Amino acid sequence: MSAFASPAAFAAALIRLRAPDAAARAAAAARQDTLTKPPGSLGRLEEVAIFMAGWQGRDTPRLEQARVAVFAGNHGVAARGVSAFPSAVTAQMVTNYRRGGAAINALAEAAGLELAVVPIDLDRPTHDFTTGPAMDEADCLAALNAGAAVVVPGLDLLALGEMGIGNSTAAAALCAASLGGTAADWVGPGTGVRGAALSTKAGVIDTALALHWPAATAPFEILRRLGGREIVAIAGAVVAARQAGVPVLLDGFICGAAIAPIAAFHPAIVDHCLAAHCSAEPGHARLLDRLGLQPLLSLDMRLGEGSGAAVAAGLVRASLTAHARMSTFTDAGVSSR
Ligand SMILES: O=C(O)c1ccc[n+]([C@@H]2O[C@H](COP(=O)([O-])O)[C@@H](O)[C@H]2O)c1
Ligand SMILES: Cc1cc2nc[nH]c2cc1C
Repeated sequence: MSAFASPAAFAAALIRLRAPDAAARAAAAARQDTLTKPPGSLGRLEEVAIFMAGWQGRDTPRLEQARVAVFAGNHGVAARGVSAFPSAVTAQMVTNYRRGGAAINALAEAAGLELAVVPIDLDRPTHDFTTGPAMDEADCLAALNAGAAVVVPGLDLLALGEMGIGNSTAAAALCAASLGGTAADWVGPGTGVRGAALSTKAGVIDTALALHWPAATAPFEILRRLGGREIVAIAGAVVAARQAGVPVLLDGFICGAAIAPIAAFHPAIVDHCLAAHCSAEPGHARLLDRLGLQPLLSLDMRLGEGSGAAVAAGLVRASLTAHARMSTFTDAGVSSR
């Protein structure tokens, strides 16, 4: 059965957002203060452990079954010359993921994450959104449900990533339509677009905004008009993870842009999400600020494909290992004041 049977079902899911387990959060916070360190001295590593406890509903959260899902999609707008690479690279990189030769294969292995690669209709690019909606309702729903399908029972953490030539154009358009501003506020080089081509890219985004802005009245409609299948899948995965109480690690600019249409109407959607890193794409810092998310890392990464999320998963693992394994002041015989 599909997680989201209709746009109305998706909208209904957004108005009943689950809360974290307050008792597990409180127990984890209390334990942090008994561990052999000045209270608060592990900084955000302490917050991460408490966050994970709340969403897993466990005083001692774990990372036994952790997955990174990389969604891939192709974009009609790529024909407008908005990327430094041809659309064929999307499918070529999916083959690379399957053979194990991409950055995400290495980084997922290093972080102990299982990799799920989900290409969605790569031979059927979305419609060029400068001339009409990127997707029809059925395509958009199918992509939401492809995203929801990666939320399998028993997941301790879901890291999200994407691959799609042209998708930094879609991401910038989603940010502007959801959070305001023009192309200039959100556009950036993506895979390496500079100079006159970057001006062309901004023009494409502003054209799309002018065409679609009156319809930017609900998350589904914004995603359908300006998104792409891999982007919509990320939105579906984030909502399904919330329903299942699974904490999420968001990768870079495109991943964050996928939830901007939801956050514009339901800001609490970010509550079960950690921003893995702040990417070098210039709009990402602004987006994280608008979403109210503080990135765990800032490494000048701008690869996508879940790479930043995989690196940050290593930090989550460090946080949970310290939380579970450290001695208390009492057990270690260390004076606590
Ligand atoms: O994650 C990011 O912040 C990020 C920033 C710039 C580019 N990317 C990746 O590059 C692709 C999009 O760039 P472009 O130029 O084709 O729009 C897509 O496959 C993304 O995964 C990703
Ligand atoms: C080679 C390449 C790898 C990627 N991974 C995510 N986006 C990408 C874009 C390109 C161009």
